[in-house]
Amino acid sequence: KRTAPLYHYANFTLITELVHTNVTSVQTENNSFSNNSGRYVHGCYNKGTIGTVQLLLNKSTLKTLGCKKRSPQVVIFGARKSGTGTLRDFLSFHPQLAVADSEIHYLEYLSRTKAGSTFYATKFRYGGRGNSIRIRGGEAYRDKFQPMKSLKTYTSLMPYSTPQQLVVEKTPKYFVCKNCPILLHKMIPDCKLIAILRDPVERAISGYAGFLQTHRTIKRLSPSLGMEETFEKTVIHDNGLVKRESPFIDIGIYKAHIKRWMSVFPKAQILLLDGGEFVKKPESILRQVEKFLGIKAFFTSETFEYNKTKGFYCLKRPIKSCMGKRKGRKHPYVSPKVIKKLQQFYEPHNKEFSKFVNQKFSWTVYT
Ligand SMILES: Nc1ncnc2c1ncn2[C@@H]1O[C@H](COP(=O)(O)OS(=O)(=O)O)[C@@H](OP(=O)(O)O)[C@H]1O
Repeated sequence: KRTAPLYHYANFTLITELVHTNVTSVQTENNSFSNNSGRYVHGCYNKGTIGTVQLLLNKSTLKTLGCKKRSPQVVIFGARKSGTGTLRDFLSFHPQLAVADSEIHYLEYLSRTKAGSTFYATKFRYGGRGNSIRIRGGEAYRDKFQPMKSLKTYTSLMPYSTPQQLVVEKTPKYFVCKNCPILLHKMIPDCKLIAILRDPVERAISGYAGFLQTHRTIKRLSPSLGMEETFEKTVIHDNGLVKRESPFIDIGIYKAHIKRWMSVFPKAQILLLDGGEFVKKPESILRQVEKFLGIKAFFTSETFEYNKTKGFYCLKRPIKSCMGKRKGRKHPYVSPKVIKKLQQFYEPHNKEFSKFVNQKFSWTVYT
């Protein structure tokens, strides 16, 4: 028995060979098959624990299931460090969803090309809003963004899906990307959008912890992020003021970013989830997603079990699986004084945001 290499959508690793395995499958009502090897068939893939997925190995099954690449119908666009990875990975077990298993970043890439940027400039300049927006390239390139061509590339980065499935991708960097909403709207105007948002103070600390681990040594800390050897120095000026301009702080001023998405997409197409609630009760958040997407109820409290060692809920069904080491990292020590200062900084922003979207979050309720 030969197995195909793991398939990473965003790395463009192509499976050139479809080989046959002797999976003995039983079709279930959800168009999934199960076998007793701990893997099972989900849409066009043979799925195992979180993060391990292989394209179905039998060509005729792929054909019968109507597997092909389709453009995304759902984009999880942020916010970084709020539970986006866990949300994506849990959702990837829903039979009616085909979820890209790594971040795609295509819109963000597109927004940095002249053609993408210029479309944005064109739209806003000629739409009467734009003198405040200066984008390199300008009018000379205004016709170069070709939505159909870009959509084709975007689609090519998606996982295979069956006609019964919705295609989902998550790239949290889209949240802060200025051009992404308009570029996505031009390509897929009816796309549904999901953002999960966490207490911005915790989010900032988590972001710092993540970068600290990625860059390993203080010497290699990312200068473009203004990273210093402590979290405190990274987000607070010597004069005691919070560094509003620090990316760690800026992401958490949610209204500023959501406003941009809401100025392009109708509110009914955007679902905002509470990251604080997601940690405590994943099934209630996943049910909100199911309702929003109009798909069957699949997640129940039976789907998850609390893992004391991880300090998080893990998947119990259809397969036992926890998020990897990159989620739930140890945070650096941050003094209560600094936390208080950041909470005071965010309080008016959180209130304003909650009012703007007409929604309460666990972290926007103040006593
Ligand atoms: N069930 C479960 N298991 C593990 N981790 C969970 C879970 N639910 C939410 N979270 C929280 O997800 C946080 C990481 O957020 P993201 O996945 O958005 O990070 S990233 O932007 O993709 O790097 C991660 O943040 P840190 O704890 O700061 O690492 C977790 O708090």
